[in-house]
Amino acid sequence: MSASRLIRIGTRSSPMALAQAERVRAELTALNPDLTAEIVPITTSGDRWTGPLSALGGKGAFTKEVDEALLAGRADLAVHCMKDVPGDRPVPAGTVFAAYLPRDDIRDALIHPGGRTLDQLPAGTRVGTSAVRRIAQLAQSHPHLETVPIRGNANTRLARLDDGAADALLLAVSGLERIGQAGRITEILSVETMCPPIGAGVLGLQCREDDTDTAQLVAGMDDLDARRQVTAERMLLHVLQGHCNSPIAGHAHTEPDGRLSLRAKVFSPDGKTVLDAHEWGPGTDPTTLGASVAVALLRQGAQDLLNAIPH
Ligand SMILES: NCc1[nH]cc(CCC(=O)O)c1CC(=O)O
Repeated sequence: MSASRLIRIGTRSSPMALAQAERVRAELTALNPDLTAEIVPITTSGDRWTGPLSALGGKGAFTKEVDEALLAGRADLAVHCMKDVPGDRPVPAGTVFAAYLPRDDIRDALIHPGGRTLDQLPAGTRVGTSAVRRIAQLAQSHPHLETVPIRGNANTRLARLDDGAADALLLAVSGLERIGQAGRITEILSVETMCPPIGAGVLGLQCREDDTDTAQLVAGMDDLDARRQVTAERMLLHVLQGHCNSPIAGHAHTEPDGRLSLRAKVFSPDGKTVLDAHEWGPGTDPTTLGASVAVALLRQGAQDLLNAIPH
């Protein structure tokens, strides 16, 4: 690669996405001092739309325009929250995830201005979230709490909490840390209480398949554990044909002996039915593990639950 190479990093234009892109830009230029990297902010339909994501065709709403900029040559590298990359369709033809950064915290956090924990919230407390995964689990574990739909980026949601649109919020720890708002966290919820979404906490670096220069440039940032975990989780999502409105949760982690653990759940929207599967497999074969856990959930009746949810 020529020493004066410019890398254009495409990203959503939310504060969290821009902070993520800046982290990649800083790491890339630290690893390659002669490299110039600039950020190309792209507003997506998911950022503009304030209604339910399902009306936009799901999570592709947060990635479509960034993918288009990559393929059109207006950007060389796209930074995505893997949690936001649709699991019911392949990555856009002609692109590849060349690196996954080391996984950040996968847990969800409660933000309550009065400092109460989830168990201390009185009946009728309005918890702001639009995520079916969070709504279903809250309905199961804390049926006395209400949920109110709140969309928008993390900063917008915090502002709406401050304006009284809800009494409390559920947001990802990793997202709050990235925007410098971890100080707002009242309680970090265990994965037992609130199982995370597929791909939580992982940033994926996507480039054009034929752009070997850029792929080689970011290869050194790839974290093998994160790659294996995301691969297992996304294989599960693919087999289940999960989409943004699917009440699916799950997380893989790497055991000290190198084996991969994958636990995943599928919920009825009211949280009254919870399917749960947990298996281990060799870290070198994450796709088989992902498929096996998905089949275990299908054998418990996951397809009926998922078919009941509109895309
Ligand atoms: N579209 C929302 C979104 N996408 C990724 C994250 C969290 C960061 C991550 O999981 O990488 C968030 C915010 C949230 O769920 O609170």
